[in-house]
Formats: sequence, C-alpha cells, structure tokens
Amino acid sequence: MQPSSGENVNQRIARISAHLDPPNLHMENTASVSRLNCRAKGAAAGFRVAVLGAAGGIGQPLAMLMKMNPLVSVLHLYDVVNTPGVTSDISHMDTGAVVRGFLGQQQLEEALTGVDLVIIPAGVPRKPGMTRDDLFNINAGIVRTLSEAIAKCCPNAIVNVISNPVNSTVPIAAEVFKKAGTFDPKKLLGVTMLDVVRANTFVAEVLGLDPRDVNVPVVGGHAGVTILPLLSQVKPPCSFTPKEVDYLTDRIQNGGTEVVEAKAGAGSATLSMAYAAVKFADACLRGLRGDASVVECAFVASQACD
Ligand SMILES: NC(=O)C1=CN([C@@H]2O[C@H](COP(=O)(O)OP(=O)(O)OC[C@H]3O[C@@H](n4cnc5c(N)ncnc54)[C@H](O)[C@@H]3O)[C@@H](O)[C@H]2O)C=CC1
Ligand SMILES: O=C([O-])CC(=O)C(=O)O
Repeated sequence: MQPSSGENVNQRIARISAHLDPPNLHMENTASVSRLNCRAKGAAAGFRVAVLGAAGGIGQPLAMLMKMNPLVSVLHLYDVVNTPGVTSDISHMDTGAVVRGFLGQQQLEEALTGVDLVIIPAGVPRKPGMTRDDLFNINAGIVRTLSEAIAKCCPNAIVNVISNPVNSTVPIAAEVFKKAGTFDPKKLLGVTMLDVVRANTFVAEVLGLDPRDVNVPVVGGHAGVTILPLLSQVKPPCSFTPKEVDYLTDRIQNGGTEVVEAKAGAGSATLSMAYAAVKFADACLRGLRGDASVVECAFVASQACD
C-alpha cells in the first residue's frame, strides 16, 4: 500500500483502521454502509448467499464452510441472536467472500435483498425421545416468517430448507410462496443431503470402499421410513445380502436419532449437517452458474405419475 503524501505511521494506521472497523457488520449509518460497499466491490466474482439461523449449531460451521466456497462473493449471516460475534470471527478468514451480519427481525429484509441462494437452518433441534414432528409447533412459525420475507425481498432466489420437520417446513414455505405468487418448485429445495452423506458412508463401510467413491441416491422425505435409500442404484454397481439391506436401511433411516441419542440432550447433528448443507449449496451454485449434469437428491414438490 502506498503511503499518502506527508502521512506518518500513526495517521496511516488510523486510516487503515477506519476502513476495517467495525469488521463487516451491518450498520445503519451511511458512512459504515459506504465502507461496506467499498469492500464488496473488491470481492471475488460470485454469488450472494444468505444463511438464516447463522449463529446456531449448524449455522456457524455452515457459515464458515460457505466463506471458504470460491463460488460465493457475498455471505449474509442472519440470526435473532449472536450474529455480530459470528460475523466478526468468520470475517477474519482470508477467503474471497465478503461477510455481513444481520441481527434481529428488523434487519431480515436487508439480509435477504439481492441474494441468489438462501439457506435456512433456523429453528429448534430435537432432544432424545422426540420425533422431528415434535418440532413443528415452533419451527413452522419460524419458517413461515422467513419465507414471507424471502417472497418479498428475493423472490427469485433458490431456497434450501434445513429446519425440521423438513417434510412439513418445505410445504409451509411452498404455501407462503404460492400466496405471494412467487412459487417455483425448481427453486424450493428441502435439504436431505445428510441422508445421502450418511448412506454413502455406511454403504462404503459395508463394501470396504472409500466413501468418496460411493454415491447412494436417497429419495422420499426426511423422517424415518419416508427416507428411501435406493440400494439397487448405488454407484459403483454392487449387490447386498438381505441382511445388509436391512442393516443399511435401518441405519440410514435412523441416522438422525443415532446422533440425537449420542448427544444426550445437547441437540442433533450439526457438523455433518453443515458439511452436507454446503455440499448441497455448492451444487445449487454450480447449477446457477450453468454447469451441466449437476444431479442431487432433495425434497421437492413433484407431480404424481400414473
Ligand atoms: N435437514 C436436515 O437433515 C437436518 C435438519 N436439522 C434441523 O436444523 C434446525 C437447526 O438445528 P441446530 O442448528 O442444531 O439448532 P440450534 O438451536 O443450535 O440453532 C438454531 C438457530 O436458529 C436461530 N433462530 C431461531 N429462531 C430464528 C428466527 N426466527 N430467525 C432466524 N434464526 C432463528 C437460533 O437463534 C439459533 O441460532 C433444527 O430444526 C434441526 O432439527 C438438523 C440436522 C439435520
Ligand atoms: O434427527 C434430527 O433431529 C436432525 C436430523 O434431521 C438429522 O440428523 O437427520
């Protein structure tokens, strides 16, 4: 950096600090916003992504991994608590995406304006003894409110719904979008990638393969028996004994409960979920970029076949 003429070291440090502090946090005053716009102009080319529920158990590692994704140029982190700290922390990573934090309902619309992809891990997780449906009463309202803001502020964005029960939260978002006239079934995607990630891992264990070389399609929904691993369609082609099919089907369908019980009241899967969510979001961004042959499983609206 070239020193300004006649500037001493202290003046130079003060000038640099004025550009960087506060670190990428959303601010209401105009001076701060114009500083942030300067940073955004210097960012890598790419997509604008919002994470809603970014301060949570999934949200934090998900935000960190999205900050590392070269397809992301701007990353908006929204939550009703703790986004300033998470945003400050993640913004120090020397990767391309510019990070901005948004705190509380009054900043929700700004968090969503202009984004290409919205990822929603907002909502309560289950504890041992609960089913995903037990989360409905709280999470349905959260997803409805967030969907209403999406319909208003970024109606063309792709939406990835992680909040449980996915089998219900996705239809709730669909109804909000239909009411607003913005529903596009190709853009509303329930995230079931964790089922695929688990299936790849468990099948690879049984076959003695590297999980990175295995791809198991998992269709249906994201709860118990609605999770349908297509063990006849595994790549590379392979076969299983009836005992292996029973073991794998049960383990894949109950993978979430396995983690909930192991965490013993401290929540459900967060780290593997963040990994799966970023794998899925990356596929969405590659699709948006126009890449051919991007194929992933998700919970989407579909027409019944005869
Ligand atoms: N689709 C899937 O495969 C999986 C889904 N999940 C689901 O993801 C959800 C989140 O799980 P965790 O991150 O472990 O929970 P968490 O409780 O650690 O984090 C949730 C975050 O959402 C925030 N939040 C609450 N209300 C909000 C609102 N109105 N707007 C924005 N943010 C809000 C909270 O402040 C918190 O930071 C749960 O519903 C869980 O069941 C979890 C694992 C896998
Ligand atoms: O089981 C839960 O509650 C969280 C979840 O959806 C999963 O880990 O698949």
